[in-house]
Amino acid sequence: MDITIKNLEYRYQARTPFERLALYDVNLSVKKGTYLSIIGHTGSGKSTILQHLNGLLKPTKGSIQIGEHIIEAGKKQKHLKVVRNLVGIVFQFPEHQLFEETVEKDIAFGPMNFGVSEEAAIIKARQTLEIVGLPESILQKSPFDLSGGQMRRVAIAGVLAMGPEVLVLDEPTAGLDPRGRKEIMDLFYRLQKEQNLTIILVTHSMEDAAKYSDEIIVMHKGTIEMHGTPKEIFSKADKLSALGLDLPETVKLQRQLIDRGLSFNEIPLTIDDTVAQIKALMGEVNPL
Ligand SMILES: Nc1ncnc2c1ncn2[C@@H]1O[C@H](COP(=O)(O)OP(=O)(O)OP(=O)(O)O)[C@@H](O)[C@H]1O
Repeated sequence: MDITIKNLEYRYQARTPFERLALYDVNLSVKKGTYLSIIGHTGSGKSTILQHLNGLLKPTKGSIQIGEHIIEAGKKQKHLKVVRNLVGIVFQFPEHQLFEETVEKDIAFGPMNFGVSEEAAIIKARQTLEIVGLPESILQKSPFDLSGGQMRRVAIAGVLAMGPEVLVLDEPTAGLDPRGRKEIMDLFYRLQKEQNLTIILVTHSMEDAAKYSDEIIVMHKGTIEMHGTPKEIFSKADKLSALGLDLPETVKLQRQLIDRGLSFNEIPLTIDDTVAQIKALMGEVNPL
């Protein structure tokens, strides 16, 4: 299921004195199974795009096509329910949306709301709990008795239980410690690879964008300013800097290797390998 955005424009509070143009001239195609990250300065329109992807916001101009379903400005939206089923959104701090008395009921709520039987929804709850790496023993616990990281996973399981084909993630690791962040990011990466899910991630972490994405778009003042692979995007340090963005630490280190004469294809991909190689080349100097 591909996604195509054509000439998308969005104005908050359109036709009021408070009207604000948040997106204009946004054109984007995302092939099924792609991991796309959206980066950009605060206020550049990242969250506004995300909210169009499952129909929370409707375009004031242009269209969004999810598979065969088109959401178009000025037209009655017939497909919203189907689209919301296909596109799961994990908001910042998704655990704030937990509300049921047990973990099992919370995860099963979404599928049941979409007409799945209680029995099938509970089976789904158990399966997704395992996918997010939590033990069955917590199913009958209150979500509010869990740790912050566990609550986050339960909330993510609730989105996965709907069986989405596209996962839209708005800073899904905000507020977690580095280990918790890596675990959650690795989980999404695994889901993309194993289930061929399309992932669309909004992040302020250049490191995550560089590490996980197949493609990156850079938003600036409401439109797409750059679109390419991580290598293409992060090789344009000057342009990124003009857009108020820094390079990921890994890339800064990799550039040191290139300055030492390595070709682009020879540089390692992970920060650990990069640091090791820099140390090997430069003796004991630790660039961190
Ligand atoms: N509810 C709203 N009403 C009016 N203007 C809004 C509203 N939400 C966002 N905006 C404006 O729309 C523009 C895009 O905001 P958006 O939240 O999409 O940016 P963002 O790139 O996600 O920012 P951040 O990184 O801070 O989350 C900004 O100028 C913002 O002030």
